[in-house]
Amino acid sequence: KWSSSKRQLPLPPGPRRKWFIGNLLDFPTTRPWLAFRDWSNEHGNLLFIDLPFRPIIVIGSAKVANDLLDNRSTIYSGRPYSVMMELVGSYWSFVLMPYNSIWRTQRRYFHDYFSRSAVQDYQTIQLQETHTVLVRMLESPEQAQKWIRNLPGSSIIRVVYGARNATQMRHYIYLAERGLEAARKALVPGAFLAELIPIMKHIPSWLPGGAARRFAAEYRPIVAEMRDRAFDEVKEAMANGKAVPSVASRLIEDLQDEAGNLTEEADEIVRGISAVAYGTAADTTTASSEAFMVAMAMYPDVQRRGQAELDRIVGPSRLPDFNDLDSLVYVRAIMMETLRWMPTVPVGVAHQLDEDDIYEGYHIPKGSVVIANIWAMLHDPDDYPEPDIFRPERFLDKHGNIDTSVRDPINIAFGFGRRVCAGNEFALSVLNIFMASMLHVYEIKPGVDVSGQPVTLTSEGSDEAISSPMTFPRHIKPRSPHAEQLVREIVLSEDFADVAT
Ligand code: HEM
Repeated sequence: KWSSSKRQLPLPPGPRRKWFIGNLLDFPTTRPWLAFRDWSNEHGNLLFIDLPFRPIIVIGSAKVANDLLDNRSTIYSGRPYSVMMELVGSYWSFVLMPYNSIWRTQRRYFHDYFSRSAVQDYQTIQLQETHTVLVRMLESPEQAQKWIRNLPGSSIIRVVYGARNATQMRHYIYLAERGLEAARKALVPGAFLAELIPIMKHIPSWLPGGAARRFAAEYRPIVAEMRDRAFDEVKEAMANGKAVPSVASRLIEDLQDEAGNLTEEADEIVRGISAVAYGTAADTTTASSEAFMVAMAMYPDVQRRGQAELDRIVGPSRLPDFNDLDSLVYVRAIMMETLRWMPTVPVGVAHQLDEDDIYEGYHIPKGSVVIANIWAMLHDPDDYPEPDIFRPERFLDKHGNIDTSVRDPINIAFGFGRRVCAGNEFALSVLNIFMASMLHVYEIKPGVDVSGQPVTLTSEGSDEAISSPMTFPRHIKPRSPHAEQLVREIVLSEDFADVAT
């Protein structure tokens, strides 16, 4: 209930509202992070956007995000109910769940397998999969984007389901991409009117305005198969005594009773948690890996400085491994700058405020949808001067160490508070080893497209909830005969033959 004192306080400022429909017609339908940024420049970093049925708060600065989403996380950790996600049948995913005990239990299980220390167990897989990408790049550099896409996908599939068979792997990757496509398209604020005006979901798919139902009909079977296919195969393999140890198999063992049976409820939980990891890891991490490739091609001096560091620390006779990463400070700064320069989850995942709140004299109503404009925070010129330029040096002090007085983009790019990305350690680990390995052996340039025209690259991302680079470099070649030799030797190593993608 609103106390009378809260009621008297003004709502935060925002674009002018119209009677009844509020800001419905002003609401941006493409790249909302840009319109939100412009509104913030005009009205401030706590914006109120008035929509019928659900008020929206947009946070435009890291400070406000820390004050509210981090420091008041007990009330800012809900998720707004999504009609579209219900229509496609995604509510088994704890990413979407309200802040309640079911979410808490599942998030805790997830954490057991994806905390910083747990993720160290997956380094071997991540390194092998990175090496596979290096080899494929040599064989068919024109398919570089596909190989990069496979890297987080096949790493997470091996970690979660233990699968190594090429046919399975291809199908699982396909399912994860298509399954997540539903969320990418539906979760951009403003993408579907049904999300803003819930009654629209009842419009049959063949009527104008029935886009939501048509969308659901297409994606529902894919989302279901994404959750169940790989998991059922793990269960079957376990029953036959052939399972490769994996997150799914360990979770099953954890939750089954002494007779080896899973209750229906436990089965749902384990299935859901496994699919959350599998479904969220690939696209987000792929988009950042691609952004890195674009940055390296656009900023050759940065690329050379990264390579000089690798020459110094790793040298020409071997590939980098996880033990090198702490010494590769410039490569780390490149990773930080990649996450900042091209944020791949530009407006985060919306939170919901579960109680009335007061901030700097404004009343923020209970039930508000709270959007963190991550893109704007990472392009805030006060924290990051000349934000459109890719410059890893901004994170280094005069001794070449990471300058802790500069705001760390990792604390923004992965979201906030209790809802902060649950896979951030997995993502950072795979990104870091991938970036070091690529730089060590390859030279990346814009190159020419299939018709022989020079490629023009841009830092602009696609207009989706997970935003990928719009362009991709075409010239990816070994940077020396030594480097090429190192890649060729991978094929001869024992591990390689096993790894099928
Ligand atoms: C560069 C890669 C990634 C980026 C930029 C990213 C970013 C994000 C962001 C912004 C959120 C929303 C946080 C919030 O609500 O404030 C999120 C949530 C989440 N991410 Fe990631 N993520 C990445 C990779 C991953 C990976 C690899 C996994 C799984 C292994 C993962 C699993 C999750 C999960 C489970 C949530 C939901 C947490 C919850 O609702 O409690 N993410 N991520």
